[in-house]
Amino acid sequence: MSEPSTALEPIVSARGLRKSFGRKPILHGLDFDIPPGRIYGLVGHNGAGKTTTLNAMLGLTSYEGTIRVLGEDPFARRAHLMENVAFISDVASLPRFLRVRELFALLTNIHPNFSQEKARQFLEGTDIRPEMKIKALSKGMMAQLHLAVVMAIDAKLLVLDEPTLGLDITYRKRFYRRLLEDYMTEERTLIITTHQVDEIEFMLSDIMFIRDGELILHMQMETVSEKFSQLVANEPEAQEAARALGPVYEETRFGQTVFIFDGVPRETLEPLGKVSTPTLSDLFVALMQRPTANPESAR
Ligand SMILES: Nc1ncnc2c1ncn2[C@@H]1O[C@H](COP(=O)(O)OP(=O)(O)OP(=O)(O)O)[C@@H](O)[C@H]1O
Repeated sequence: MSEPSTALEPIVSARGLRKSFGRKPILHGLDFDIPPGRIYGLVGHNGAGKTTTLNAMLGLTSYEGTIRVLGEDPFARRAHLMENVAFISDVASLPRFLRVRELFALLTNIHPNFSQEKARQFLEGTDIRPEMKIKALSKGMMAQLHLAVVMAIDAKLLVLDEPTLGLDITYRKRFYRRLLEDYMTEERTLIITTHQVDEIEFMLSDIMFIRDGELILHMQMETVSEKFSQLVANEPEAQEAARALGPVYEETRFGQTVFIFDGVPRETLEPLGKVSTPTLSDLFVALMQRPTANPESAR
């Protein structure tokens, strides 16, 4: 077996990462390491703190605690770090007054790792042409152009905050496939946030769930499928037996009762009904509803 990736120098490392806006605490002391060559999904409700976490990594916001990206402090060394980091954040925008080819020329001049050739390749199959003015593009085309530009940067870390917002389903699927096939290598690390987690589940190597500024799950996808199980049980006796095993979640859907378990062996569950690995969106819903502090008194 190859060496576990956690033994490699992390691409991003956070210790006690905190952030408040005014008096409102947003991040409550996050600790994590992201090794190279991984594809991370960062998932959480609106306002959970995903963008704030990414902005801290990108040196776009101040913070307390420690964060290192490629071994450097992103806030202090932002300009230098950006040679090896590419990102799309929800606030980023393209210069609207330029034509597409002028944007490429500009980026060639300012970014040492930008390839015009690659950007053009990523635009194949879209309706975007080099002569078009950026301000004349539709919202979706603008997003396509943005993605093409970002993927044309030879970066060690690519951060995508809701990259496919406003894009149609055909393009979204094609984008994720190309990202996986044409962009990812063992030296590159990808961090994606999206609310459409089922669309990216197939490509993720690791998952982070963030709730109210706290990391409630940080796990390799392989471990997720070993640790968590979903059981669909129809008979009342089987449902009672399932409840006795301490599910982390229970829900009745279309007359069927669905349970999610953490760390209960599948052999124990199989006699009770149909067992599978929960999808990330089901697991997310289950874990988001679990009480954080003092579960005993919550009952
Ligand atoms: N510049 C700011 N000033 C004040 N509060 C802010 C600022 N930016 C973010 N916040 C607050 O911080 C919290 C976390 O916001 P953040 O954008 O990180 O959430 P998110 O998980 O990315 O949400 P979404 O899925 O909606 O994009 C929210 O309560 C938000 O209102």
